[in-house]
Amino acid sequence: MSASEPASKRRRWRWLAGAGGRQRRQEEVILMMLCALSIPSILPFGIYRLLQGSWISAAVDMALVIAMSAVIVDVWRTGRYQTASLWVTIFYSAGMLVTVYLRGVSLVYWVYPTMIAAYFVLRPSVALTINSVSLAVMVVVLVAKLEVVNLATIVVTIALINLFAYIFAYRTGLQNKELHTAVELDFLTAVGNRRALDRRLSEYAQERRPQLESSLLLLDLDHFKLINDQYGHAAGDKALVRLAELMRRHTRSSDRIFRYGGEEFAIIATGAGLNAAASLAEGLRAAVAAATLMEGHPITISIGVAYMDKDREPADWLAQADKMLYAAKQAGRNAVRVAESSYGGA
Ligand SMILES: Nc1nc2c(ncn2[C@@H]2O[C@H](COP(=O)(O)OP(=O)(O)OP(=O)(O)O)[C@@H](O)[C@H]2O)c(=O)[nH]1
Repeated sequence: MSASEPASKRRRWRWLAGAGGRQRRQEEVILMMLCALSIPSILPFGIYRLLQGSWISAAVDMALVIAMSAVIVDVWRTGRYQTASLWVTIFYSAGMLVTVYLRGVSLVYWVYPTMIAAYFVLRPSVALTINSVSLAVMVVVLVAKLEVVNLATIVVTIALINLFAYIFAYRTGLQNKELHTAVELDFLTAVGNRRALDRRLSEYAQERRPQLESSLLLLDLDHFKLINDQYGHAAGDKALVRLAELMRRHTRSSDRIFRYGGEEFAIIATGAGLNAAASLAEGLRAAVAAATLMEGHPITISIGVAYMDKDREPADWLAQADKMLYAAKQAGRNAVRVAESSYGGA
């Protein structure tokens, strides 16, 4: 749920949030919903089998109900859904095969929803693998009980259901990926946008790998308004695109570039302490000053640099880098300022 949603709507869904108000992932909610829906679907049959005295079938049904309840509680509390998704699918498939083995072909209808459900909670290739193994086991279970033509009908329909579900899940996954990339891309310069920067910063804040220190650079074009006023907005756009290209050339592939605002960019210098980030910033400043981002008009940039200290919040890193950027502007522009110590500019 985004921060821009109305407060009343956020309040209504607050009960669904994870520990500490954490927003739940879609996969978590789908897994819990699947388990929750399966309980009322299986429980009446379990009770019926109990009343009939079919103890083994009743035990299988009840074991599924208890396992699904346990998964809901665990995922609700911990938010860990990946291993749970795999176990739910394996457990369900095993339960379905035992049921078909015990009660015969009339129970084969359970195979279809069970196999489809796997594609909701697992990667398509994993779901297809588990379902293929289940189908092979089921053929072994049924081969002596059915005429070949009936068995073939079951196998072909199950195979088709899997094929269609696989194609659908794979295509949806690709579309999601494309959407995700588009949503986080700045359409003018093709670097990450502000949303991508926010996500990367909060991911970094949560990573616990102290050997991977990083720094944040905030860059702003100097007197850009003059360029727009004098040469027009289209020429200003071209200068922004050229600046983004220059930044790509002067950074490592592990560094991340973002457009933070109109004529302001951010770079996450991965693996760079403050000294390395200061050198990078100075190199960039000098490269921009020497480059021709616009014919007939020299363009310069100012840069503020901050260390991404894990004891502080992403908002602090941004505020510190912004403060340094302001200091660089105050120092006359075409300059670099680094948090805690002044760094030479022009
Ligand atoms: N061409 C173009 N201009 C933009 C874009 N986004 C913001 N701007 C312009 O960038 C200019 C920013 O102006 P200011 O904030 O006054 O900053 P400045 O003129 O660069 O001055 P200093 O930052 O103080 O050096 C404004 O004229 C905006 O219209 C964009 O996508 N394309």
